[in-house]
Amino acid sequence: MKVLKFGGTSVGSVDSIKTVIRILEENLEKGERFAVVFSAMGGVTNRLIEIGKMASAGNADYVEFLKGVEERHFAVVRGLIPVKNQSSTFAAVRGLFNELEDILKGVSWIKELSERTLDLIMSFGERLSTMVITEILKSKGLNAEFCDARQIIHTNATYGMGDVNFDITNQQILEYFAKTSALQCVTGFIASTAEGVTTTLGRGGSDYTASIVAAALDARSIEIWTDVDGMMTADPRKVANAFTIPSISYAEAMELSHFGAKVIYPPSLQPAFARNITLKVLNTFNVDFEGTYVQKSANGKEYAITGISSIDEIALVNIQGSGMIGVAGISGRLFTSLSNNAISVILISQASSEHSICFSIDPKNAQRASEVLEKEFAAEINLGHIDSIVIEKNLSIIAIVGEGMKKSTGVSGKLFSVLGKNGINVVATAQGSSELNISVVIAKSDLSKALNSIHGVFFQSETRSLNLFIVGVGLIGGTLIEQIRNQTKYLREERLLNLNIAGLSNTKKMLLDPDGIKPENWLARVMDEGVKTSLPAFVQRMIELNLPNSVFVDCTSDKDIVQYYHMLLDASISVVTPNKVANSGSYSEYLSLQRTALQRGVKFLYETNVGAGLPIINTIQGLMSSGDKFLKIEAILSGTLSFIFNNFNSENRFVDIVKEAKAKGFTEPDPRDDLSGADVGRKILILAREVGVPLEPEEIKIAQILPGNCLNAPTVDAFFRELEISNPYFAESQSNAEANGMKLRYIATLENGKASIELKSVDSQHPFYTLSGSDNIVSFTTERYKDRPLVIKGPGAGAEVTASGVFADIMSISSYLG
Ligand SMILES: NC(=O)c1ccc[n+]([C@@H]2O[C@H](COP(=O)([O-])OP(=O)(O)OC[C@H]3O[C@@H](n4cnc5c(N)ncnc54)[C@H](O)[C@@H]3O)[C@@H](O)[C@H]2O)c1
Ligand SMILES: N[C@@H](CCO)C(=O)O
Ligand code: NA
Repeated sequence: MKVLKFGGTSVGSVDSIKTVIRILEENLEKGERFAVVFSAMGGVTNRLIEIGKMASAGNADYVEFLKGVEERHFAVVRGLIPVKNQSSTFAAVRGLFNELEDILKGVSWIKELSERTLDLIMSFGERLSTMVITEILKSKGLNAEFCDARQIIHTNATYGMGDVNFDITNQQILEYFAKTSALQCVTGFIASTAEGVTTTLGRGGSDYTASIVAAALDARSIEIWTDVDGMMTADPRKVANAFTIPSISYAEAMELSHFGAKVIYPPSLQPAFARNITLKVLNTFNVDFEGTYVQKSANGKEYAITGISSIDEIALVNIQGSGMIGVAGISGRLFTSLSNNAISVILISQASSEHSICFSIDPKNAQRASEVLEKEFAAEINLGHIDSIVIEKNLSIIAIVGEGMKKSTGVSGKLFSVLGKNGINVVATAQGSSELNISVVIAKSDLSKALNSIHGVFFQSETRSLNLFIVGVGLIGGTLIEQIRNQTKYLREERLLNLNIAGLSNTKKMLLDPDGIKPENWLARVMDEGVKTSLPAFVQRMIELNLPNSVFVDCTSDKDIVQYYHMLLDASISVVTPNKVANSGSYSEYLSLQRTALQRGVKFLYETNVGAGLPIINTIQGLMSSGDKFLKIEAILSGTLSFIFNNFNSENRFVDIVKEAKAKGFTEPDPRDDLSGADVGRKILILAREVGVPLEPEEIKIAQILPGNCLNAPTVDAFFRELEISNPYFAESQSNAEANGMKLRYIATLENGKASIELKSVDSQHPFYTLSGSDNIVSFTTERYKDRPLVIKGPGAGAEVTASGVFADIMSISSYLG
């Protein structure tokens, strides 16, 4: 024996009822006996309540509304019963509406709508839907019978939520089903008193009917047919990656539904749970889908938690005071006074200091709660034993739920850590000793971000997303997007990571799209759909979007961008950049960015500031963290200058080599930043700061290699013309060095707290002699690397190596976020 139940949307239209009939036919073919419970057609119950209220208010428009309800049932008859059999069903529907019209006429005369009358009015919804569907089945020659639940389910006279008398009800159901072998089509939601007065079963009513019938008949299972794919790991409207939970325990279902999962209302399934009847939640609109099994204990769990639920809007009440410490009875009085005023408490938290108690309630009760408590504790407040009562609003609750928590450690650690890493402040928290649920109270504005990031870490086997916001799509930015494009498949399949480009900006247009901009067609989309570029607007929009795992990637050489880094880090958004501007301004600026990132628990990564993709900054940070001391740094830090001096010889001209370096993507947007030593100056400054030497930009001693005419040219083009003129000057230095078997090297040095940069001639014994291409080389002499310095060498400029360094920083954030 089993019991099927179809909800309002399942019986809401001709099309959906067709599917219902097919499901019933298939079940009949299988031969196992079953009963079926129907809700009213979707929306009808609410409509009937509205109609009842209109009638009692003397608003005659209810007549029209009623016609609409009648027409919906007629349409089903017309659509699903053959013409020759229609008239009797039409008559039966009309008959019920006649009865209902009389009742409503009475209501409109006496202008009063009692709970008792409202139950009667509502009962027509289930009676109509069930009767019509029974007639459809009969017209197909099936052995079906209409079963008015008022004959079998008896309650007391609490209208709106009748209390079932199980002794009588169980007996009546057994007797009723023993008398017939026909398929019983049972009206959901409704019942009657022993005297035959119509009642209803309250919230989750039709599920309750199915559960009562199944329990009485000791059924094997109940199938709840609804309009979603079973119970999901989280609300799919808020978490796009939510998926169906295949198997869940009664207790878990209970916890999840308490926090707003509307699919089933477990309290109404209690009678079935008490008899260990398995429940299946299935989708009428996706018949072949497995759905969710709800059982006494859930089958093999893949994840540490089963699901996440939330309440969008709560208010938090905090009552505190030194007079509460060690005083018995405060919480008793507190909760009794709330209960006496019908204020339901959703979550309670009290720290062991007993200095304060905080609890959350529905915000619409907040004002009343405050009045009730101020009255209850008036004496204590007067004496100063209790401070006044504080209510915070615009908060939400998230609960992670699962029996698996009992066995595994680290669940709460994971929860709080993901919240922390995403900059989400936890206002209050509660965990019961059943270890079935951990709840946190957070700002409402963080709800979606929190749900998505929590879902991401707990349901690991699903792909996680990192949301990238990239500004500056020149050489490095463009190459980065290309690299992301080529890695998308690998990262998705091997790392379960989705790099979602949620925002892009070049100098003309910007586009933010949380659903992602594909690297394949980013330019067309940004140019078509984007708006005029504005860095402040870009940053503001990013912060408003408040997406989890957001990373800002600055691939510009913009000089004014630092202020935005502050705003972003403050909003708990990580920053990755090859742009040296922020780290090479004032030392206080540098320090404050480091501190903000640390405070907010986010990352500020800039490995490519020095030596492009070479692991220079990471190496320093590793040595510093582990306690090494830097004695000396000697380095060639310009890819451009390295390339120039590796290739400049008596056979070619300086200006041509510079042009080649620019064409190869080694130079800064203005090559004078390289040739003037400014770029190297910034880099040695950054290295100095990384090793703990707090230098200011003007303290770096830079020996100029460019003559004044080149340095002062008004434009890049003019600079190249001046460089032509100065060719003999460069040729001379070069030939002097060559004549002595030496090579020219532009070397940065940090020693004894002082930094300088000079063009030096080095002989073949010098470790910097043998370089080629755009090689950078850095030599660290430290306390641990004293006799033989630690040397890092390799290409230190260029699109691919720089973009891949930026990419590596992005990946390290993804590992940090877990
Ligand atoms: N080229 C290299 O080898 C290398 C190596 C390490 C670091 N870097 C650094 O990487 C950064 C980018 O270098 P690049 O070679 O790609 O330069 P680029 O000139 O090719 O690209 C920078 C892009 O940013 C755009 N831009 C500037 N300000 C902007 C703003 N406010 N909003 C939107 N777009 C803006 C520019 O129009 C340009 O398209 C620079 O900071 C550079 O110092 C470059
Ligand atoms: N222009 C820079 C790029 C790397 O920062 C260089 O030549 O080294
Ligand atoms: Na680097």
